[in-house]
Amino acid sequence: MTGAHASDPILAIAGLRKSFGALTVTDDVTLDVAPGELHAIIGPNGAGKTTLIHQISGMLRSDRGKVTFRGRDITGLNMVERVRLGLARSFQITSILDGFTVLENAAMAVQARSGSSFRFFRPAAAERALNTEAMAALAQVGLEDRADRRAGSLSHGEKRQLEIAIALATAARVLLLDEPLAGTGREESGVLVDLMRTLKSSHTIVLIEHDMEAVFSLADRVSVLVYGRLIATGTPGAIRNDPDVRTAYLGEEAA
Ligand SMILES: Nc1ncnc2c1ncn2[C@@H]1O[C@H](COP(=O)(O)OP(=O)(O)OP(=O)(O)O)[C@@H](O)[C@H]1O
Repeated sequence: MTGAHASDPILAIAGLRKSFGALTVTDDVTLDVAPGELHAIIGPNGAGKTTLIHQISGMLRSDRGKVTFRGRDITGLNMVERVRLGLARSFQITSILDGFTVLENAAMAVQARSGSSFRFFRPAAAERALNTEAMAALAQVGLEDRADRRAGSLSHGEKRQLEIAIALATAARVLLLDEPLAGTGREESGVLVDLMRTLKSSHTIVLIEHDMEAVFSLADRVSVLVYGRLIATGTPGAIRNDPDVRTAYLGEEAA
């Protein structure tokens, strides 16, 4: 995407840090995400990527640093408050409620945003308005024909699609996607990569992903996290050729 970097960031994180006991997992992480950008965060196992997403989404409180979303300091807000402002994380696969239908799972996300309650145990499917919005989110990810199926009966790849639908159902402006391709087969990951490519035109996306082929084909910019610190941010081409990145990460992958 050209020109995006010149505009004000939709999401800015500055000096974020998180420690668990003596282990500092993210350390002084600063990065900007431009409106409409797909910004990938890559790094070796245990680098702190998921922790960083938790800090951005509000699931974890940071020890230090600031998160600004659409010009507003949201550092003190919890996850539900951030979702209502339009910052949504794709929930982990385990948070899909297998016993509910695909539609009910999406409808509960609509309900979470609309603010009446965040009670996952109450089936929201009775509400027509919720269902209409939930169906729209399912249609965006190509799951509308699965709406009445139990979520537990979906294939692994379809569950990943449902996670994205759940994030979309919150009417998010920015989607935080944590390893959407993990555990998927070639065909399933192809569907998800196509889906992310489509979502790029309507959403700003922060993507954590180990699949480098997907990252380099989708991302506008890539940031590299190693031992909790960002060592580089740049275009896919610049990152691929960065000697420090190759030593710290990509070289290791190729080895
Ligand atoms: N709640 C916690 N308590 C203690 N340590 C934690 C906690 N959460 C994460 N860690 C540790 O923080 C480090 C970074 O974990 P994190 O999951 O953020 O890394 P990651 O980059 O997402 O890794 P992966 O690519 O393997 O998913 C790991 O050493 C992990 O064991």
